[in-house]
Amino acid sequence: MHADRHCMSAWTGRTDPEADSARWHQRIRALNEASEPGLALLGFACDEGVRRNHGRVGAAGAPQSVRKALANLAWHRQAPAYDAGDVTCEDGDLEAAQARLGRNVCALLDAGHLPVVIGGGHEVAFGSWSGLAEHLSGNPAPQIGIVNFDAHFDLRDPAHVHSSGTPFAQIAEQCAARGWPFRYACLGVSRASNTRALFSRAAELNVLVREDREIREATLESIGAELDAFAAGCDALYLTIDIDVLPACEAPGVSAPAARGVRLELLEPLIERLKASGKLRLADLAEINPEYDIDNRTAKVAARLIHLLSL
Ligand SMILES: N=CN[C@@H](CCC(=O)O)C(=O)O
Ligand SMILES: [Mn+2]
Ligand SMILES: [Mn+2]
Repeated sequence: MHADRHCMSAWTGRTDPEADSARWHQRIRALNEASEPGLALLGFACDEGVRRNHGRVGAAGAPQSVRKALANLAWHRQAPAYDAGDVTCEDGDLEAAQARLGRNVCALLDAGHLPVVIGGGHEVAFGSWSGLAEHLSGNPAPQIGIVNFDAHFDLRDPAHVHSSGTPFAQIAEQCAARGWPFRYACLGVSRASNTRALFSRAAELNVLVREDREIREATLESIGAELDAFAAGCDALYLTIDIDVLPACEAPGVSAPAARGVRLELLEPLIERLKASGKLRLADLAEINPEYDIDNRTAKVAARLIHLLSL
């Protein structure tokens, strides 16, 4: 696993002459085996799940566009941050790419890093989770909590095809096969964009669901408390942010833009609350599609979320 010249070429930007003015491009380093624990960015340059799900492709370009947006943000960290390069999907072999991603995420976790994976379509989630599962597989039944901010459940029946619409159903199957609990919270769901079958599957799987319209200034505290309770029942948290949870005006560069969405100003405090649990072991961002972005708005919002996770 290494960041090649292509990945590292994204890390350029403004350099201020005064002291204490560092930005990400001046601090981030290519990961190597001796790197002390830190935040490790890993790209999943993959469109195959979105293609299989009949969405508009382009998410494979997201890791590089998010690196470029993050490069110029101000550096406020004490601990290091690394670029671990990209996992790519060759010849449409999504399953092999997800397996490679899983192995790399597991290696980062074993080395003590906080992996932050930049997708790719939401098929990134199956690879990310597989890495955390592998890392924790010494425990008899690890309680992994998945918190997904998304307009969609991504619980489509994986018997038909594995895609960006199936990762959490695939994870549920894996958990069942291993005798592990499946703990899944999906926040920001649009009733208009998810079928009755998907709501039924979510109910069967005991998913903690909060719809987009339920997440408001006035409910933020109670939803935050629900997330605290969810986190308390878990050993480790995996946070996955599908950027299409945001309104299309805040995140136009996605495969399936949200007519309503949940604004960044409501999302951020919930993410901060999850971080405060101390149980966050892994995060990823999915569905950013630079081909449909406007003035890098979506890449910037993704970069800001990584920045938030880094504080
Ligand atoms: N990653 C998931 N995407 C959505 C796509 C919905 C759409 O294209 O409208 C899903 O499968 O539900
Ligand atoms: Mn999704
Ligand atoms: Mn979505």
